[in-house]
Amino acid sequence: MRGSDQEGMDQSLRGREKHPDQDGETIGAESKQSIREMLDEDEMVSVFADRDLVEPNTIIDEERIVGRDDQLDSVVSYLKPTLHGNRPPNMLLYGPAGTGKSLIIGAVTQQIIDLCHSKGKCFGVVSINCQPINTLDQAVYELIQTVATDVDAEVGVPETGVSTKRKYRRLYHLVNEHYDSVIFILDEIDLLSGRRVIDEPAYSRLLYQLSRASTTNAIEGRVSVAALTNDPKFMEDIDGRAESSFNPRDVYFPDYDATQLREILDNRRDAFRQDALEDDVIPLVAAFAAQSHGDARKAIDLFRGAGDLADERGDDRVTEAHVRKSQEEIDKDRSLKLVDGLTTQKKISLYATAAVTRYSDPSQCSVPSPVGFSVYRWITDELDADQMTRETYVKYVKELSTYGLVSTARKSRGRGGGMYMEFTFTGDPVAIMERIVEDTRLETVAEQEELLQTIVDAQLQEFHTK
Ligand SMILES: Nc1ncnc2c1ncn2[C@@H]1O[C@H](COP(=O)(O)OP(=O)(O)OP(=O)(O)O)[C@@H](O)[C@H]1O
Repeated sequence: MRGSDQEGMDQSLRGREKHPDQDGETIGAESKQSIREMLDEDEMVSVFADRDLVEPNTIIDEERIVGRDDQLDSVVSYLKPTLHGNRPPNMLLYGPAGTGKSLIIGAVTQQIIDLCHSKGKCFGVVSINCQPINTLDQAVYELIQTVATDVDAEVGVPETGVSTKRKYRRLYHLVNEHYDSVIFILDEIDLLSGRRVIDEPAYSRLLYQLSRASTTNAIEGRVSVAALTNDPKFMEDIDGRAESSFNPRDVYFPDYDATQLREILDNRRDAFRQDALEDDVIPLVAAFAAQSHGDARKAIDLFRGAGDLADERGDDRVTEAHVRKSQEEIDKDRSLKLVDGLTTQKKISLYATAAVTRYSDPSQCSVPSPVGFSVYRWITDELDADQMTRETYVKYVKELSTYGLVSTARKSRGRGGGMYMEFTFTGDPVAIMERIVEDTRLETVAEQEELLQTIVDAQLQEFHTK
């Protein structure tokens, strides 16, 4: 896109003007640029001074944290006992995506690591993201790997072929050898549901085992568990035993409003060169992000995206136009790009859910999970593909909510009717279906549009008359 508009073109041309080389010899405008010159030129035109500051995974300094005083106070007070040799309580950090859960727990535990270190004690922070993990066994193995990497030890057990019990033993052994106290941080805990419907969910069993590890002396030092989730009703699905041993202190992370998002961005304006940001850029980015659920990650992504666009076009300053264009591209591309990277099973689950939205009455665009699952089953039959359980189907679609493709809500069917999930598309379900069809066997299903419509109608009717 470089040089695509007049200003960009002027900028590119400026970089190609006559200039002396290292020996003072003049290189003509028509001579070919060296790689070094091209690289230098790029550096010259960037609007960024420190682009890392607007990368989502950069660990920021404490002074850049905005609007999370209450949560910081709570997490500090809960974890403080660690410094005095006492066991801190377990915690449940919950709230929508991008509201600072990982940031706050990460910032506090980092300080505790440092303070413990200065007293000659070792505080272990063992943090995993449960989203890509399917089973309890894999989760325990992931915890072992995380500890082993942190303390530079051998993993010491094979990934498969040994019991989960043996893995727990290895985990406890490593923790006992290397840490005086430890916190397990389990991000996106609700996505660790396990494979089989009949079992207690994997997250429930993991929380039970880890939170009990110090009372049973499996771990000698002090242990606490922090579970992070977007699901406010997460504790409702936990087995009674796990609930009483986990028994967490809750810390709630609400959405940010536009003013808070503005402050978050303002605190990172030094990611850009001085004067590279036009005045209306930060308020506009904050306003866009506030519209999409007050997610700070989205605000930071858009901020960076606008800067990248200015760079691509060779513009000196980031303007409102860059923000708008960038937001447009994010909206259009994000969901579709994500779809490409999904496994076939996830694509089928998503396709089935999107089909329900597409073929149902526009005034009732949310998809009850039993209906989505019935359509999923019909599609897998048509394709002669493997069929997952309803829990796995729900897990897959819930996972897509963490990418913002769908939003989820837990619903009740009234007295004695049980609970189900309801999915609502945030983007265009038709575009998603078309993208999936581009590269999978689902083409044969897509060709049977009328039949699919009939299946959706029948399933919705059955669901609503039950
Ligand atoms: N209060 C804040 N001040 C400054 N930056 C913030 C704040 N909250 C979040 N961020 C930034 O937003 C991004 C997302 O934050 P974080 O990962 O902590 O969210 P989360 O609540 O854990 O999200 P998820 O539920 O999706 O895992 C990070 O880059 C983080 O630095």
